[in-house]
Amino acid sequence: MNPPDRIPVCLLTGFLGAGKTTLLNSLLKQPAMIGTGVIINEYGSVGIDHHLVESAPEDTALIADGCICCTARGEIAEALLSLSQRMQERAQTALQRVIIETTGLAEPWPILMQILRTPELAERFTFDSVVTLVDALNGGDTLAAHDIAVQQITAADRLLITKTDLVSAADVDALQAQLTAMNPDAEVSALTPGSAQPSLLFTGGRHDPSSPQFRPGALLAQADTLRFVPASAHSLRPAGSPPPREQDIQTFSLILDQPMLPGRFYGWLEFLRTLCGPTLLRVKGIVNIDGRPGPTVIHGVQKAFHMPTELPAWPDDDHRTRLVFITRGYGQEIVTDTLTHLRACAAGSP
Ligand SMILES: Nc1nc2c(ncn2[C@@H]2O[C@H](COP(=O)(O)OP(=O)(O)OP(=O)(O)O)[C@@H](O)[C@H]2O)c(=O)[nH]1
Repeated sequence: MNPPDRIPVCLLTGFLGAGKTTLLNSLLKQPAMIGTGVIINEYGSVGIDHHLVESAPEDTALIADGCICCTARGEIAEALLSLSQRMQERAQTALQRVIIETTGLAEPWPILMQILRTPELAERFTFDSVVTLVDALNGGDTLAAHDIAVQQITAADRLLITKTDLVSAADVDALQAQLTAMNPDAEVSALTPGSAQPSLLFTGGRHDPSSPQFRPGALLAQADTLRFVPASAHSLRPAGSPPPREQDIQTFSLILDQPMLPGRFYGWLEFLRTLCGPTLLRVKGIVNIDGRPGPTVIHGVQKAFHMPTELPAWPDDDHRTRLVFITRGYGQEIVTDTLTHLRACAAGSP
């Protein structure tokens, strides 16, 4: 393919629960996004994200069970090429752009390097931008505790602050200033829910040496060094606090066969949140609430549980409750122990 014909790829990243899928869904509804292929990576062995992204299934590729940067390297190439093939076969909509939604724990660099340095990919695709979402409610705590979140910020071309409706304007300004200090090359914007435009994700070829928009000296020039910058270089962590240990992060999934009584289920979630505190990094899933026609989608992000939403219908014949947990340090034991109680409640026992 000639350079102008190559398909631009955007890497959409951001720490756990920052709002990547929400932003993606709002953008994919817009006519300007027709012809967009989506690659989703899920952290956890029970796939949920592909049920929550609202693009047509044939335009979506799922890389399940792992972190895109450490376990799925070979699969990105496969997913990109297969998306391109599938959309070529449907003559009416050619593949025009690709968005890769990473897991919240992905380090962007290995993914970028794969796209830039794999000849089969470089021939057909051009890497366009890294867009990192930062959750205004949890952003400060996350940056202080998680090296990966810092790497996602330093690798970004564009930083978008989400959940601005949940904090004060002063908090948004302070986060914006912090992000600008961490990555002066990136554009930083605060999003109001539902206001995002497709142009936010694609910059127009700043990383393509053949493009007039190419910015040498920015991301490409730092490609071999940036990922080794330790988070501590940004002095975000309070003095004397222990270094973060990303390896403490565990993920596990629960599948529950029986419908849940709403009061008991939400009571259990609240109980978990109180017991685990910030070690409960992420909970998400689809829940079979007794008496409801479709699944209820629940999202917990560190200290917050967002308002559950109900899907009009189950995506397939599997109506079981499926929950993915991501915890840090501990948490699994509490979930497992309290689950025994939940199961007894769901079965009608006292
Ligand atoms: N109030 C509010 N809630 C938001 C906003 N953006 C996302 N959320 C909520 O935050 C929760 C997590 O959003 P997701 O889009 O699933 O986040 P994600 O980054 O895709 O999550 P992971 O893939 O698990 O890392 C959901 O309940 C969303 O409805 C926002 O701007 N305002």
